Amino acid sequence: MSTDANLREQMCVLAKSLFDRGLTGGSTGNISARTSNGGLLVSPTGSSFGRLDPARLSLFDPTGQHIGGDMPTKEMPLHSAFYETRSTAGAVVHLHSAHSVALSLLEDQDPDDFLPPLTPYAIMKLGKVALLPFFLPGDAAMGDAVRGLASKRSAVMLAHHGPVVAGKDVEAACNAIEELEDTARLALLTYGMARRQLSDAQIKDVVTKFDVEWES
Ligand SMILES: O=C(CO)COP(=O)(O)O
Ligand SMILES: [Zn+2]
Repeated sequence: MSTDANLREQMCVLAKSLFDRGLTGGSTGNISARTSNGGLLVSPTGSSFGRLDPARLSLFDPTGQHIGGDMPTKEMPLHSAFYETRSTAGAVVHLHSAHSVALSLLEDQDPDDFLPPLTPYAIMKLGKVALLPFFLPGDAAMGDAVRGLASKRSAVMLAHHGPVVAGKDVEAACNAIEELEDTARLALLTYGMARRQLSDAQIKDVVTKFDVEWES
C-alpha cells in the first residue's frame, strides 16, 4: 500500500470528474497536492485527466527530490511557486477550460481583476483573479510571475492558455477552479449586454462576511 493512498485516489477521481464534464481535454491540465509528510504528488506529464493512475503519480519528497512515479508535469515551476509563496496551499489545479480561455482573449482585460463581479461565490472562492500574459507552456517564468504578484493571489489566469488555482486541499482547489470557469462562462453569456454586476457595497458585504482577501 502506497503512502497517501486516499489522496492519490481523490486526485484521480476529481481530475476524471473535471475531464468528464469537458473542463479540460486530451492530455491537458495538471494537478498537485501536498502529502502528509510535506512532499508533493503531481500528475505526470502527458497524462490525461480522464485516465490518471493513482500508482503512477509523480512523488516528490519534502526537499523537492523526485522519488517515485512517472515524470511530473512540465508546469512544476508554476505549481511550486504557489506552494512556496502561499503557505495555506495544499493543492494546485490547472485546466484548459474553454470559457476562461475565451474570456482571456478579449481586449481591454484588467490584469489585476480578470473576472467581473457577477456572483458571490466567485468572490468567496477565488478572491481577485490576476490575468498573466502569454507564456510558452512549461516556461519557468510563469512561476516567477506568480511569485511576483503584489498580493498572495490564489487564482491566476494564463492568457491564451488556462486558469491555475490553489486551495487548502484538492477538493477546495477543484471547487474554486470550477467557479472560475462558471464565472467566465457567465461573463461571456452576458458580454456586451446591459449587464448588472454586484455593486461595490455588495462586494464589500461578501468580502467582510466571508473573510475574503480582497485588496483594492
Ligand atoms: O496543461 C499542460 C501544460 O500547460 C499539460 O502539460 P503536462 O502534460 O506536462 O502536464
Ligand atoms: Zn496548460
